[in-house]
Amino acid sequence: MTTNLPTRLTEWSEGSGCGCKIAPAILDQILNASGSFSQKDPRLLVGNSTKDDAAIYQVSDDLAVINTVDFFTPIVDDPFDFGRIAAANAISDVYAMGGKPVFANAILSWPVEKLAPELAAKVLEGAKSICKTAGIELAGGHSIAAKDPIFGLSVNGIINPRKIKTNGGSQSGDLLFLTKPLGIGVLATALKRQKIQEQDYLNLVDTACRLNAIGTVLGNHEEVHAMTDVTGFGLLGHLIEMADGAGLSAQLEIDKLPLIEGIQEYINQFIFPDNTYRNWNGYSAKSKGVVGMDLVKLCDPQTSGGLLISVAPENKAWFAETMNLHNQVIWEIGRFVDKGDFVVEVV
Ligand SMILES: Nc1ncnc2c1ncn2[C@@H]1O[C@H](COP(=O)(O)OP(=O)(O)OP(=O)(O)O)[C@@H](O)[C@H]1O
Ligand SMILES: [Mg+2]
Repeated sequence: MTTNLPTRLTEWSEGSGCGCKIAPAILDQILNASGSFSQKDPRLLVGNSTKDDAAIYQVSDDLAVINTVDFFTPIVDDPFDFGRIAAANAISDVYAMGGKPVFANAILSWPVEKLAPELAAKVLEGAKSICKTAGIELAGGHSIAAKDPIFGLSVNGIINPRKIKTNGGSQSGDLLFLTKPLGIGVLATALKRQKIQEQDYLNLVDTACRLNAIGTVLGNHEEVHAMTDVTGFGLLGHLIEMADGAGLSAQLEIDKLPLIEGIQEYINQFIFPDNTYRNWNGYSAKSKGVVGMDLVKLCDPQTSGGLLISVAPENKAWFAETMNLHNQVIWEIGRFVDKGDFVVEVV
């Protein structure tokens, strides 16, 4: 290996994790210019017109298959952790639909002449360990030699078609819950800039590797009206997708937002991803009441972030009990209301 090559995985590309997703406005431009996705097959229950987490295809009255694909450049330097985070992130989109993941294929791009193949093997090992925890097989994959290291999974899941949780099913009055604290983008940037403290790195990996498996449980309950996972567009972006999808507005209680311990110190040093501003530029016109640096928390691109869950208010006690039963940490962060002048209001 020549000495002028990057030695840390996170040095290989500018973006990292879900922070390297193409900006929503540019993605729209690309998809619109490519011609319409006609999606006339009635068995395609969820396509890409509603910006949902995964596509769903009906096979029989009681069975539909879910498919999703997710891959990105390294978010951490440790290849095993990179594989784990990428796998947890990809599987999450099946959970977010209320489905049960069943098997996955790996997507691997590796600069084989410059980065040891043993490191790629570690990435796969990490992914396999998460697949094992999720109870699914890593069945195969596809690998290319290319300039950037990239890894992800295409995940297949199953669901009863009557139990699908789209991102747009919220009703006015629903309570809004989040399953993971925010700040993964801030910590990933601290790591990339070699400023992260050891304990904060452990918190980053622990948060990102936690599976959103509670989504499969919630698929069975009609008290839950909608779900999505918080990823590259930040809490604000994914909440706007939910509210827009339901024709509603949302109120977010800023003081109730859970944050990963220690992120404020990095924010104070202006350590956060460039894509935080990209997200803010895309969503500021639809939001009201965002003050000062709160935008950093609201727009922080999450990789393998938590589930946003919309629950009928009369079922609050049942929801708390169910979360308790499954040892799921949960934060109530706001509510959906009738459509107002802004899609999201911070209160
Ligand atoms: N290259 C593409 N071709 C067709 N549709 C696309 C393409 N890229 C994204 N989409 C669609 O755009 C929408 C938003 O995609 P996005 O990747 O943000 O969703 P996601 O998989 O939930 O993301 P995440 O994994 O970060 O949660 C989805 O409906 C997706 O199918
Ligand atoms: Mg998603």
